[in-house]
Amino acid sequence: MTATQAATALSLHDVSAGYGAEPVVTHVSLEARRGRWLAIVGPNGAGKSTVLKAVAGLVPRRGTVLLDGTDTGRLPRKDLARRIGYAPQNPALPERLTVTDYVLLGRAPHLGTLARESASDVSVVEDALTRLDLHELAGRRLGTLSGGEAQRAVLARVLVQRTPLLLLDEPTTGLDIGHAQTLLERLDQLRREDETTVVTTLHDLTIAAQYADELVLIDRGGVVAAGTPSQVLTTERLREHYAADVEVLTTAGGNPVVVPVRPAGTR
Ligand SMILES: Nc1ncnc2c1ncn2[C@@H]1O[C@H](COP(=O)(O)OP(=O)(O)OP(=O)(O)O)[C@@H](O)[C@H]1O
Repeated sequence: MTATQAATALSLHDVSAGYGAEPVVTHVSLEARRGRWLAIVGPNGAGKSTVLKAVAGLVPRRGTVLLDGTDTGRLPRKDLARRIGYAPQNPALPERLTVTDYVLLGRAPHLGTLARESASDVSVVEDALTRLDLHELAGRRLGTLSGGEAQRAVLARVLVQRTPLLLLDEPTTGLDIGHAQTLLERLDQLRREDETTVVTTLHDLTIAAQYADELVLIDRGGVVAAGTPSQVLTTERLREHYAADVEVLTTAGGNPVVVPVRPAGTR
């Protein structure tokens, strides 16, 4: 099967979701294809995180979320945890737990009732610690980590779930440019090797354009554009939805680069 023919892994049909009586995202429909990377972008407060939470079943929602054609509303919680790995933007971390023990918790959906982790669980954890450059921090308590180190521990925990779909809310928040690039490259490798479908929110539009096959732009709770990065990232659209003055340049490889520009005469 060629990349353009990849099967639909995740689809949302007319999804509305929120936290109280009024939904904060409304009538959202989108698709992510198996083994591809979809980035949800949009201004602050647009509803990006809420869409991810709606897919993960963490907020009340209406509409349909299909995972490989199965309505997730019908899946028991443990099945959902074996199929969807979700890493929130700012998770509350148990401060006294070590990195290794915390990451090991990600294996819980694969253990039986009261079952202890097996050698294979430990080896999956070892692999995630290596992938995320966490070995030296393995014995440290979470409460002693820097923001970027903690973020990597959160991602390691979600990776060990070994789910076919990853929902990652701003996975590079707090990471320096090197760790951010390493993380995104490793995610991309996982995507290619295991056909993992990756859905991330990303604020950095240039980074989103480099890694994602498709972008969905959300504003005020609704989808306002979807397509390849070059189709979605236009100067006019970014002005309209972000109130930003930008130029969209193109790299030699054809990727859009979004550069903020200051109004003439301000410098
Ligand atoms: N727990 C909550 N209770 C009530 N309202 C919430 C809650 N979480 C988010 N909201 C509101 O829902 C709307 C969408 O928030 P969401 O976090 O989905 O936006 P976002 O696009 O991810 O924003 P950002 O880019 O700032 O992270 C916002 O108006 C926000 O204030």
